[in-house]
Amino acid sequence: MTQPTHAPAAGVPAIEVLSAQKTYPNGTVALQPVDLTIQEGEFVTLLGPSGCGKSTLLKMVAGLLEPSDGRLLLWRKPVQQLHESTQKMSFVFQSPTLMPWATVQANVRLPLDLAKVPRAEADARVAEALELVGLAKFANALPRALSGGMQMRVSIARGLVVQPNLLLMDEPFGALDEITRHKLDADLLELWRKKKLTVVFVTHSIHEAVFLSSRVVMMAARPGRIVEEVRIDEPYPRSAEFMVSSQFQHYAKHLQRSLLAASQHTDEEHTA
Ligand SMILES: Nc1ncnc2c1ncn2[C@@H]1O[C@H](COP(=O)(O)OP(=O)(O)OP(=O)(O)O)[C@@H](O)[C@H]1O
Repeated sequence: MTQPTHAPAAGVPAIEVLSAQKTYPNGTVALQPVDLTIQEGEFVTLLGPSGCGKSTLLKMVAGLLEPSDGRLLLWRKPVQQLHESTQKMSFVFQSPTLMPWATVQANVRLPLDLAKVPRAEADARVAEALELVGLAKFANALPRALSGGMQMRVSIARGLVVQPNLLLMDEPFGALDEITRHKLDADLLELWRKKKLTVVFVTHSIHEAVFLSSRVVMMAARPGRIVEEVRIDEPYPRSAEFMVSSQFQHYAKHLQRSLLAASQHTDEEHTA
């Protein structure tokens, strides 16, 4: 039996957001200066009302967007220098964005093909990634033959195939039904533990945030900012039982109030 464990204690910072701020070229201040440190092995969720800058923050961590001011470090180095280190990052988007004409296997192999990884090694890594997401039997299927949940698993396998230490996920299960979403949440937690990943996960769902996270970062909008950080100090593995426990309700209630306050702030400022 797996021993219940708490999230890894503070150690090496995987991510340091240092007074990072973002103003888009049209003048929208998407993020006020934000400070956030995420330790290696944490599962951190960004939660907050629409437009509070969750995706903007995640994309800056990924190096997909430049901050207008401030700095972002991954393992103590600027994001742009990540390719020089042994650490690797993957980004999983909300939509699976698969190539419809290519098999599941070919879709998952894409990052390795782009990195010119030799075919035999690439195929072995694709097989491992498909095994991890429970799709080994569908290697030769085309995306259209798969359900929405399975397509999302392919997208996650494509993220895992580069053997990342850091997984950035922008509302990956937002478009799925509740049951599929919960199944994928549970599988993701398993992967996080097994592969000792650091995960930053964006969601609108309080329940998903409480179930998954070792820490929830609550944000508010206009301008986007961090308003609260809540540690979910509950042991892993977390089962479906956890979701009906009084501790779960306690965290969910707290975050519900906090989200309401963050949204009211946003609305008042928006209508002012
Ligand atoms: N390319 C862009 N140009 C101008 N403004 C943008 C751009 N991308 C996002 N914004 C604005 O920046 C703010 C933050 O957007 P962002 O997508 O980061 O928020 P979010 O919290 O992820 O929202 P949602 O939950 O709706 O996905 C919003 O006001 C949004 O309209």
